[in-house]
Amino acid sequence: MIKAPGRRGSAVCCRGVTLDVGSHAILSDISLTVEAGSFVGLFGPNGAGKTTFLRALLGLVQVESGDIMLFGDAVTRGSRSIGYMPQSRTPNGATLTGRDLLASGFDGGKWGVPWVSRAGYAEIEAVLEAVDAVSLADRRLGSLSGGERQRLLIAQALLGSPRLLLLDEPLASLDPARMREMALLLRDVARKREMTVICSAHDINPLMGVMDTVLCLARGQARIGPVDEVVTSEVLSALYGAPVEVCHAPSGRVLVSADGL
Ligand SMILES: Nc1ncnc2c1ncn2[C@@H]1O[C@H](COP(=O)(O)OP(=O)(O)OP(=O)(O)O)[C@@H](O)[C@H]1O
Repeated sequence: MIKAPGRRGSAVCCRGVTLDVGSHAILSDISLTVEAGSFVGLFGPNGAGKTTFLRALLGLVQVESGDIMLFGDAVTRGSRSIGYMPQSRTPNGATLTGRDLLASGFDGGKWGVPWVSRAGYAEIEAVLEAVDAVSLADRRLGSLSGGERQRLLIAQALLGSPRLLLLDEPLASLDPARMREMALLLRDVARKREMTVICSAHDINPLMGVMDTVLCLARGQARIGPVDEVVTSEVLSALYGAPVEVCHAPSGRVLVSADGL
């Protein structure tokens, strides 16, 4: 069930949205609402348009038709109310420390050099603490593991205290235990900061019990709803246009299996 577009209490409201990349539509006439304060898992096959959708929320991809509202306002580029962790995230300068990386998010002033006020330094400490990365912050990025670096990049996305946090595959390249650890960390940070989160992923399991809503994109269409409504054999088969089997283990884990996808 695609929720009827609403305007109140929504973090994201898409109405009849079509997104084109190149000459073809990636998403066609989608309408959905993400309630403020929810934690949304964003899924779909490779190339379904997850990154494109997130970039449209940032105003980086033009909407071909329809409209997108964020907290009741039209999308604008560079909105301070959105934090973003992109998918391609090899930070430039492996010799930079995490603290340098975070400081680089502040205005350059007239010399183009990051200038960080006392309040800015306090904010850097607060986001480092939020993701439990204070002890990593003075190490060079090149010396950190993928998971440690990801924590610092999430800290960077938290600068400015966004109301909406967009995370493009923050669990990628983590081992299963670290994936779960990261998912729980994101849930705690989101709750404490009262943020709405949209987090793309390929594996549903690390986000079970963390996300309250699933948004699945496939074949140009979108389906949004609670986990147990969307992650079913029937719904996913219809969305993917091929048989998809969803099995629930007693542990709560979900096995999604599909032939030829
Ligand atoms: N700049 C671009 N020029 C041309 N095609 C693009 C461009 N950006 C994305 N695409 C195409 O748009 C489609 C959607 O890409 P997108 O990255 O949004 O998918 P995705 O669901 O995030 O995929 P993945 O799970 O592999 O990261 C893909 O077919 C991709 O090749």
